[in-house]
Amino acid sequence: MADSAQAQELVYLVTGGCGFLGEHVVRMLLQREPRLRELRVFDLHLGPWLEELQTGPVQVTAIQGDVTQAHEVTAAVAGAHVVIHTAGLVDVFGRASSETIHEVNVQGTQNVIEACVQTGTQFLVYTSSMEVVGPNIKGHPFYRGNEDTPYEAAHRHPYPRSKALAEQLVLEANGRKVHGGLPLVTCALRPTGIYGEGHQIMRDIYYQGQRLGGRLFRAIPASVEHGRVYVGNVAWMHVLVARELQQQAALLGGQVYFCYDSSPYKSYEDFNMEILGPCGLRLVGARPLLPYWLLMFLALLNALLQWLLRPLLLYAPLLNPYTLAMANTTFTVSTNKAQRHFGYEPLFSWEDSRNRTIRWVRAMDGSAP
Ligand SMILES: NC(=O)C1=CN([C@@H]2O[C@H](COP(=O)(O)OP(=O)(O)OC[C@H]3O[C@@H](n4cnc5c(N)ncnc54)[C@H](O)[C@@H]3O)[C@@H](O)[C@H]2O)C=CC1
Ligand SMILES: CC(C)CCC[C@@H](C)[C@H]1CC[C@H]2[C@@H]3[C@H](O)CC4=CC(=O)CC[C@]4(C)[C@H]3CC[C@]12C
Repeated sequence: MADSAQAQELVYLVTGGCGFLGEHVVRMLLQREPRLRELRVFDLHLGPWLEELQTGPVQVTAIQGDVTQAHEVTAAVAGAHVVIHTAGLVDVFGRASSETIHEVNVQGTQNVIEACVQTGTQFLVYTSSMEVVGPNIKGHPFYRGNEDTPYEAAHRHPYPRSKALAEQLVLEANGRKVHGGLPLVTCALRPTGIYGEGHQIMRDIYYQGQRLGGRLFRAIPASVEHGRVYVGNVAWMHVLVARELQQQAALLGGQVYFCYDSSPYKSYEDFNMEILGPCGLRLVGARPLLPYWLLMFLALLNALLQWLLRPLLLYAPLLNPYTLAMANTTFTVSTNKAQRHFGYEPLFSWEDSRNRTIRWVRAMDGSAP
């Protein structure tokens, strides 16, 4: 909590600060970073909620900008002590082209790194993803692995490819001299599937269940584990690692950390039901109602329709060959690296995380589009 004895001297910049995760990082910094003097929130689309943050002791500066525009990034970074780079194009549904995904996620990250080097900003935290590791194109399971677990990371989809390239850039930049001669200190956090207040996919699935009369139909075997982590804990990990990067540069610099908490290991659908069940939805079927080959056929059909309809409209359903492979391949982490390196403990228990998310879902009841 804010300690009034500590001087407020630091300037932080959060890119993508108006996104799902970014907003939680911004709010967490304001609550839990006592040395903060100014918080810059950089995003392509600024949220109206930023207005209500202007009344506190920390100066909150909203910057509308694009990470693909190097000059905009450099102007935003100049004078910041720490950059938390969460901005990214999260698209596994074929909404954006692979070129655009690459430009935002890879070129955007390169721009952030160069801006740090040019302006003398020494600390950079990058929001990477579990997808940098897997699931890979061969569908190998990653069962409760950690940062050192051997795994063949091979990607074809533009999103994981872009995240992997960007993470590599960030880690390779660790130790580069920034303006003024000091070394750049970088690290990358790899969340698994994030859930919590503001999660768009959870919202979509909830509305879909409401439209289907309060039912969802099981598509994935219950035995396939999918890693999930609460957004508040992911945000807390960002705040903590950014602080400790300044204290323990030699240990943390150039490292990667999976984001974890006490959220249970379950299949993607069973996990969602932990939240959506108490909100009135029911998951029908102890086993998938459709055989896998039929689901894959439907996923391929969706991909074909997307391609055919592209000149007329954007058809981007949740089910496509990539998302099916994601949901149908075990990928879970079990690690304590963040605890060992920078004393991370989840701020929110599973019960708390679940209740907060349930409260958020219940609050949108009746507002289905
Ligand atoms: N949602 C998830 O389950 C996971 C997300 N991540 C990573 O976390 C980060 C945040 O993801 P979410 O909050 O879920 O996504 P989001 O889409 O809610 O937030 C991304 C933010 O970046 C901004 N942005 C996009 N393009 C930009 C550009 N060219 N210039 C400036 N800002 C731009 C968007 O306006 C948005 O506010 C991303 O880097 C993503 O790859 C990693 C693992 C899991
Ligand atoms: C209809 C299908 C049977 C079920 C579809 C579920 C999918 C939409 C989601 C299953 C796994 C999700 C991804 C996973 O949690 C990892 C991710 C990490 C990121 O960095 C970004 C988001 C995501 C790709 C996430 C997206 C939705 C799923 C594919």
